[in-house]
Amino acid sequence: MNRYKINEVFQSIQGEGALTGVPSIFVRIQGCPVGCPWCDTKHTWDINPDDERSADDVMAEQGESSHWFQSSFDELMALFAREGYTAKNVILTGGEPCMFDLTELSSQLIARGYGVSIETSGTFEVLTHPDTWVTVSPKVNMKGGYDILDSALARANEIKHPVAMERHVDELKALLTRLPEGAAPLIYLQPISQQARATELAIKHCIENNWRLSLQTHKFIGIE
Ligand SMILES: C[S@@+](CC[C@H](N)C(=O)[O-])C[C@H]1O[C@@H](n2cnc3c(N)ncnc32)[C@H](O)[C@@H]1O
Ligand SMILES: Nc1nc2[nH]cc(C(=O)O)c2c(=O)[nH]1
Ligand code: SF4
Ligand SMILES: [Mg+2]
Repeated sequence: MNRYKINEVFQSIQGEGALTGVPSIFVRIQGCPVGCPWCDTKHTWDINPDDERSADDVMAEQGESSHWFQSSFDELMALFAREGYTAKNVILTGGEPCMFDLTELSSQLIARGYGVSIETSGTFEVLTHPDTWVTVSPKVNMKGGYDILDSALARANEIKHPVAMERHVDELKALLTRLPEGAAPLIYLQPISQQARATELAIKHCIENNWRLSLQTHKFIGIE
């Protein structure tokens, strides 16, 4: 039986990308080795054994913390029930959720009637149920190398590229030339940390390239 290391579980509204507005239960997996300098979840990077807590302790915490708890699927379902969650979509994020094989977890969620989405950096192979909505937010200094990123991009339903500089747009264009024939993911630019200049840049390149704009809408309205 798989157990998952989880940083936080909460119910909110998907704030980003193609599924913006969809009520969702977020399951934030602990651990990410990628190290994006502007990452807004740096507290999920390390899996420190000293930071393990009970699920109840983690659920009682307010704000960001590097504490995590272990959970089986059944324990996670019991937690959803205890919390009274009503959303029918589950977003597996992190940290980097694809450090782990998510086939079993996603399949079990789908069997319970949930829609499942994954937020991933494309630095690990995406192992998940075929009906999962996969958002790849490519990280170009990837540790996995191009083979892994190419397979993640080929699986992506949407590519959501974080941008703050022209260079980031050039990197995306180079990546898109690598997509296999027939792959047609939705393409989004997401301004890094809501900076005004990054947003202007994203708008300009979305219009020029017929890409879509993804804003972190939850941050504008002050929800999780
Ligand atoms: C926190 S990451 C976790 C999932 C996975 N590690 C990834 O990078 O896709 C979730 C999403 O937030 C984006 N993100 C993280 N920090 C951001 C920031 N400061 N500004 C804009 N987007 C950010 C990532 O690019 C990704 O699309
Ligand atoms: N509301 C909301 N939407 C999100 N979409 C992706 C998120 C993430 O951190 O992966 C996120 C998040 O943290 N909150
Ligand atoms: S890959 Fe995702 S979680 Fe990891 S550092 Fe980058 S944005 Fe943060
Ligand atoms: Mg977030």
